[in-house]
Amino acid sequence: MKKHFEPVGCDVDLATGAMTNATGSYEKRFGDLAGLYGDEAAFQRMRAEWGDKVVYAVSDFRPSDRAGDVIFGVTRMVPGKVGDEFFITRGHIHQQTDRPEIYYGQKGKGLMLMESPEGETRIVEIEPLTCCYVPPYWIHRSVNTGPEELVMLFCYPADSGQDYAIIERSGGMRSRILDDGAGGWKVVENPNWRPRDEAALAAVYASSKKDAA
Ligand SMILES: O=P(O)(O)OC[C@H]1O[C@](O)(CO)[C@@H](O)[C@@H]1O
Ligand SMILES: [Fe+2]
Repeated sequence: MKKHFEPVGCDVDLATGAMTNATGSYEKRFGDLAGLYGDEAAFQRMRAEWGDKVVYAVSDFRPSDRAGDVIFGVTRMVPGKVGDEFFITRGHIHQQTDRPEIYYGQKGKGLMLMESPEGETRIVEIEPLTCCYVPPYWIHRSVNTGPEELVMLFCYPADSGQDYAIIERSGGMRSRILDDGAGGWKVVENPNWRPRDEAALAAVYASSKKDAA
């Protein structure tokens, strides 16, 4: 008889962002996120107090890395800002660039910042019960724009992988999300952003399956 994977139910603890039956987890601390924010001086000033504190934590369930399977999990982001810029995740495009993702807001307030390979920006605001679709090929980064923790479920094809270097090569994402001083957020252009050239775009759209990073 064919051996099947066992079905599983995972309970999310909204207070901690933990998920039962997770197969893995990791935390990103403030000190791990050097170079991500626009205001480097503010980042250095915060380092003494924030260096070891967790900015975001991820628990996930990975049954396999087979095409057709899925990985899902929970991201918990604490609230905060570096200068005027709200706390962010590193952000990535999927290693298999045509793989999509969905996020489902569970607690707090934030947004998904997305950038196409050609440099267009799109934003989807996320609050509890918002389901956000990140289509194939879009670079994506989560931003906590609220005063409390942002907790979101995510799900993506199991063979997607993550490529973080695409953002570094362009000097960051094109848009940054700043406090607008009136309880909301605003988008500002990152002056260090460099467009991807034709060769870089061709690499993003190359149809062959790329090796995992
Ligand atoms: O991988 P990053 O960009 O640090 O952000 C973490 C988030 O993205 C994911 O890698 C999913 O694509 C999750 O682990 C989590 O939602
Ligand atoms: Fe992703």
